[in-house]
This record gives sequence, structure tokens and C-alpha cells, in this order.
Amino acid sequence: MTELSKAIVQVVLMSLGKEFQSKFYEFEFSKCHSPPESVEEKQVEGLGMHTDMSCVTIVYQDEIGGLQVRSKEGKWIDINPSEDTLVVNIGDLMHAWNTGKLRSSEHRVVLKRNGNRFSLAFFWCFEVRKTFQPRMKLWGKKITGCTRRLFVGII
Ligand SMILES: O=C(O)CCC(=O)C(=O)O
Ligand SMILES: [Fe+2]
Repeated sequence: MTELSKAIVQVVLMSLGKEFQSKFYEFEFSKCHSPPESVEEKQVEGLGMHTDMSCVTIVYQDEIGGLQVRSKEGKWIDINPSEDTLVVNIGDLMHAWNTGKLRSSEHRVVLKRNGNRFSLAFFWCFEVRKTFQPRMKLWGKKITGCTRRLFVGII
């Protein structure tokens, strides 16, 4: 998963410009989710709206599905489960690093039918204790927003 995350980040960085490609670090942790075992007919929020603190998150969800992402307009879009498919979320670190050019995705999990849902999320961050400097300029334009140096740590 670390290698996959690195490959994803590299591709994302390539899209942002050449100098970005050499500037990424590694750190990993992962967790499993096991939301409530059964739900009523109506939709239940299994995991409330949030963004991930990671650089990128790789998510596997089983056929029960339920993962939704919020569009810029605030509309919830179903991420339909598909066999052999992983979902990649842009996280807060990536958002801050490129000062919002790639948006940290607001997402949630809703349960629409009964059954045990299984999902696995892999959160890939920069190396702990690394400091990074969000871009001051992007494609020649000065950036307003988060331009402070950021420190990756565990609290
Ligand atoms: O369970 C999922 O599909 C997503 C989990 C998630 O968004 C998270 O753990 O941050
Ligand atoms: Fe998440």
C-alpha cells in the first residue's frame, strides 16, 4: 500500500509541475472500520462528514457500499463499489501543500441497507517530523491561503 500511495502521489505531483515530484516523504498507518451491524430501511450515517488528515487515503469498500463524496456544490455523490477498485481521496496535507488546488475531499459513509459493511482505509502521510512549505506560487500565480510552514507530527 505504501508503494501504491507513493505511485499515486507521484502521478498527482506530476500534474502539479516537475519540481513537486522529488518532494514527498513516507509514513503509514491504517485502520479498519466496522459500522453498526444492521440498520433500518432508511439511510443511516455510519461515518459522518469529514476530510482525512492524510496526504492521500486509499479506500477499499465491499459490495455494501455507502461511501459518498461531497461535490463543490454540496451534493452527495455515491461512490458505487466496484470489484477490484480502490478509491483514492486527497487528504488535508495534500490540500495544504498545494494550497487548495487539489481539494481535500469531504466524504462520509451512509448505510442504505442491512448487512455488515467492511471497508479498509490506508492513510498515507508524509514522514513524521518533516516540515514542508506550501507553494507560494502555482503556475506563475501568487497564492493566497495557507502559506505557513507545516510540521507533520503525532499528538
Ligand atoms: O469506510 C469507508 O469507506 C471510508 C472510511 C473513511 O473515510 C475514513 O476512515 O476516513
Ligand atoms: Fe475518511
